[in-house]
Formats: sequence, structure tokens, C-alpha cells
Amino acid sequence: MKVTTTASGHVTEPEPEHGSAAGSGSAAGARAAGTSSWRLLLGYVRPYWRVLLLGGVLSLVSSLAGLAMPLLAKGVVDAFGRDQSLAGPVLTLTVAVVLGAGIGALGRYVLERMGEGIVFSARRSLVGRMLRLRVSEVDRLKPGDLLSRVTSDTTLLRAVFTDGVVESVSSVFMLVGAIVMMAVMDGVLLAVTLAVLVLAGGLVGVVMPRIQRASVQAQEAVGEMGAVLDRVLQAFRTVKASGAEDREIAAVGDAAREARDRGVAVAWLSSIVGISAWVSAQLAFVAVLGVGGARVASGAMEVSSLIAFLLYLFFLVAPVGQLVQGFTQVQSGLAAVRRIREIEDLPAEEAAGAVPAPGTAPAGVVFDSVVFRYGDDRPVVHQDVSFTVPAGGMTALVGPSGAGKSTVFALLERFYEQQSGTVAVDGRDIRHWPLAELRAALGYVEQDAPVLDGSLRENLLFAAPEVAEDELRRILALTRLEDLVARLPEGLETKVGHRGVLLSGGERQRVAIARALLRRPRLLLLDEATSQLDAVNELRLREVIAEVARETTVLVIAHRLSTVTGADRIVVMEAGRVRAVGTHDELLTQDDLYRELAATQFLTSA
Ligand SMILES: Nc1ncnc2c1ncn2[C@@H]1O[C@H](COP(=O)(O)OP(=O)(O)OP(=O)(O)O)[C@@H](O)[C@H]1O
Repeated sequence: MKVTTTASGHVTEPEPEHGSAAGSGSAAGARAAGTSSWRLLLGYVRPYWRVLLLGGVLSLVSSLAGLAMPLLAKGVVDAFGRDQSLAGPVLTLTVAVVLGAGIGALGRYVLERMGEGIVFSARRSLVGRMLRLRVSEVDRLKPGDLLSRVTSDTTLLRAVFTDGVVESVSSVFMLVGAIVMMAVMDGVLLAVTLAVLVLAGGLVGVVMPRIQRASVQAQEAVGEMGAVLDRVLQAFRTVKASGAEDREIAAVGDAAREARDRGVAVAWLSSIVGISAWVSAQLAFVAVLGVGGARVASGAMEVSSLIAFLLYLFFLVAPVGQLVQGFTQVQSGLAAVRRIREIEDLPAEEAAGAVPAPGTAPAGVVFDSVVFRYGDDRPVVHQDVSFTVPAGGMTALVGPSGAGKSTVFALLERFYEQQSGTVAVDGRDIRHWPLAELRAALGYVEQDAPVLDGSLRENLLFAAPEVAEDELRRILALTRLEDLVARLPEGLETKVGHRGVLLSGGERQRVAIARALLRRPRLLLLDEATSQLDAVNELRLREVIAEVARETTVLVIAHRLSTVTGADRIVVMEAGRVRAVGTHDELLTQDDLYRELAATQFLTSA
């Protein structure tokens, strides 16, 4: 696939040549999507073609040994009938059985190993792609569904080449071989057999497309169940506090039931195919026994040939069953590939590569006539935003909820791109910065300061794993976290738990600041927590911000009076515009909205 990089540094890919499975209703569209799914599937198997070939050859050799078995059995019967020694034919038969089974098992192992390799590379490439998706794309996706694409859909790829392609090829080989051998034995009996089998074949042809549709729906249902479950786990405490457990259990149960129903539909259709293959084989067996018995009685056929023919007939049953199973596996695999491809087709950011050191000098920011909306169908969030943050010191952004303050940070990090206007960091349009370098120059502390599952040390070094111990100690002192480290049972190595449950809100915020500072940002973006902090934490946070502002530029979305009074300048935003800029004292006299904000929102935490 051709990938191009735009002037802005964004990687763009051509529109998918074919509509996705969900999008294309027409038969031609579905065919085209099928073709490209195959191409994608082949892409996964390409690195393993030698292994696939080896596995395929081993399976074929094992099938050949299987095909020889009835002939060798006929040899045993003939030797018995002619009063010859049985040792030779029995030994040959035994060797063929043992060798055939051994080679078959080895072939199976080789293919299964390859299947695991394919799942591994599909997962690696999908996760690699997922983490590079643009934030705007991920906003639209459901995390649970994404998870199921990485965990469950990729698993289905394993069986495509093992149970699917190779088994099907060796089944066709067995089938053709058995039919040829049957033709050699007795043409009349073959005609009887084929007449019965063609009837079953027609039924299978009708059911197969339904199996394909049901497989896609089954996988979508599993994805949906993941999405519902994720919703519950994300808001676990809210679910409990709202007494909504029963309703949510029912919702997840509904999704699970849907997944079960779709799975049952696949099983039902597969069993129709399986049973018709089995019944037709039995019918063929009875017919062959009747007609063959008559032919043996009339002397037109030897009894050993009838026995060998019947054995070949039994040989037909297994490959037909495998073909059916193989076809189902391939259908599920293709459906999985389509779901994986939907993610791989989404626009991604440029790859990080080596990040040049962004320097350490504080960087300024300029927003110039920025207009931005989150999507074409969304309202304009930044109507016309212009302001300047000089390098060094602290600038506070204030304004009512929904004014567009957090969006300023999202644009600076280039999570989204403005529709018009310019955003510059250190005098350079951010679209001209290599993305990784830009992000390395910024430290970003989110409002809810997420803590990742792992130790406190892992959390602190998340953005800068190579940082020296003295620098870590310096930042711990700067962010007033030394007490916390001393208090935790295992110090820095203490597991802070999923979502940082061991830490208070204020501590979480300071851990997030320390994490950002350890990367030595030239500009710290701090979205202050709105939650109330106790007096000690409030004071510590204020000291930390003031001290950091001596080293670098700090742009803080402020929710506390104590923060804004310490700021060198304050930018007041309202409804997607900047309405005033000044110091606290200036704005108190000049700007009504600021005076009101200071009197209401900020006053509680003076
Ligand atoms: N990812 C998003 N997708 C779509 N709309 C969004 C997204 N993030 C924010 N918005 C919308 O953009 C508007 C501005 O949001 P923003 O978070 O920038 O405001 P804010 O001033 O930071 O508010 P607050 O102080 O409450 O956090 C809001 O109406 C919000 O609903």
C-alpha cells in the first residue's frame, strides 16, 4: 500500500480500494472486499511460505500413505485368499500406517507453529497500528471492540492456513485420489457413489454463503460484547454507586446472548452441512454395498475389490468433513481479516523514529486566529483564538466550562488539527515540527492525571525511561513527592495499582507533573484538577508550579484562585474566543467575566 506524508507531516493513505465488509452491499463490492481480504491474509503468511510448503508437503505425504492403505489392505485380503504368506503385506501395511501417522503429526505441528506465528505478527502489527492512530479516529471507536479485534479476531487467523487452506488442499487431494482409485476399481460403483454425493454437494453449496454471513455476525457480536463490558469496567464505581449492577449485568448478558446466538447459527449451519455429508456417505455406502454385492455375486467384481472400494468410500467421508470445516475456518478468517483491516485502513500519525533532543530552553506559544471544530458535524469550538505565551514564567488559561481551554492543549499536542489559523511553539508552526520532537518538547499533565498499572517508579519514568537516579531524586524533591515515597511500603517500587488507587488526587497530580518534568519539557501544559485538594496539597501544588515556572514555560488551565494569583499573565477565554489578557489585578478591574469567575469559581480555594 502506498503511504504518503503530507507537508504537515501527517501520514496519509489512499482510500481503501474496496469498501469494507460493512460498507459494501453489492455482490461486486463484497467480491472485491473478499479479494483484498485474501491479499491481506496472504501478506500475513508470506514470511512463512517455506514452512507452509513444508507443512503442506508433509500433510500430502501423510494423505498419500492414507490413500495407499485400502490398496495394501486389498493386498492382505488377496494374499489370504491365495494362501500366500501374510508377513510381507501386513508389514507393509503396518509401516504405511505408522509412517503416515507420524508424518501427519509432524505436518500438523509445523502448521500449528506457523499459525501461532501468524497470530503473533498480526497482533504485533495491529497493536503497532492502533497506538499510532490519530486521536480523532480513536475517539470514534469503542475500546472494548478494539480489544476484541486484537485478542479474539487475530486468533481466528491461526486456523485459516492450518485447518483451512492446507487441510482443504490435502482433502481435495485425498478426494481426487480416492475417486481415481475407485474408478480404477469399478466404474459402475463410482457412478453410484457420485450420484449420491452430488445431491449432498448441492445442499452444501446453498448453505455455505450463510455460514460466511453468520461468521461475520458472530465476530461482530463478540466485539460488541467487549464494548459493553469495557463501558462497565471504565465506570465501575459509578455503576456500583448508581446501583446499576443488575441492569449492566443484563446488558452484558444481552450482548453475550447475541454472541452465543450468532455462534449457534454458525454451529447449526455447519452441522447441517456435516450431517448431509455424513448421510450421503452412508447412503452411498448402502447403495455401493447393494450394487457391489450383486456385481460380486454375478462375478463381475472380486470381493477384495469391493472391500477396497468400500474402504475408499469411507476415505471420502473424512476429507469431505475436513473440506466443510476448512471452508468454515477460512470464512471466519476472512471475516476476521476484514475487521482487522478496518483498523489498518484508518489514518495514522507519522511513525516516531529517533527523537532529536528538543533542547531545554523554555519555549513560547502563539495562537493566531485559530478556528477549530472536532468534526464536520460538530459545532465550532475555537471561533477565532489568538493569544501569546512568552517563553518562561507561568500563564494561566481561565474561562467557563466549555470555553475551549482543554482544546488549546489538544491542538498544541497535535491530537487534532485546526481548520484555519496557526499554532506556533518556539516561533515555529507546529505543523512543521516532526511530531515526536514536538511532543518531546511538551510536558502534558491531564486533568484526571491517569496513573498506569505498575510501580511508582514505572509511572514516573514512563515518558523518560533512561533518566538518571539523581535527576529522579531532584524531580521528586521539586514535586514534593519525597514524603510519599518514604511513606509507601516499598518506596518507589510500590505498586500503585490500577488507576493509582493508592494515591490521593493531589498526589496523582504531582506524580503526573513529575512524570512530565522528567522528560525536561520546554513547555509544561498543566490541566489543573477541578477536585478539591486539602490545604497541604493545595500549597504543595502551588509551590511546585511556581518552582517549575522558573525552569520552563508553564501554561496552566487554572481552576483555583491560588493558581491564578501566582500567574505572570492570565488569558480569559469564553465561548471559543479570548476576551481578555492581563494580570490578576488588571483583570479584576477590567474584565467583568474574570471578576465573576474570581468571585465564584475560584474563591473557595483561596
Ligand atoms: N474529543 C472531543 N470530541 C468532540 N467534542 C469535544 C471533544 N472534546 C471537547 N469537545 C467539546 O468541545 C467544547 C470545548 O471543550 P473543552 O474541553 O476545550 O472546554 P474547557 O474550556 O476545557 O472546559 P472544562 O473547563 O469544562 O474542561 C465542549 O463543548 C466539548 O463538548
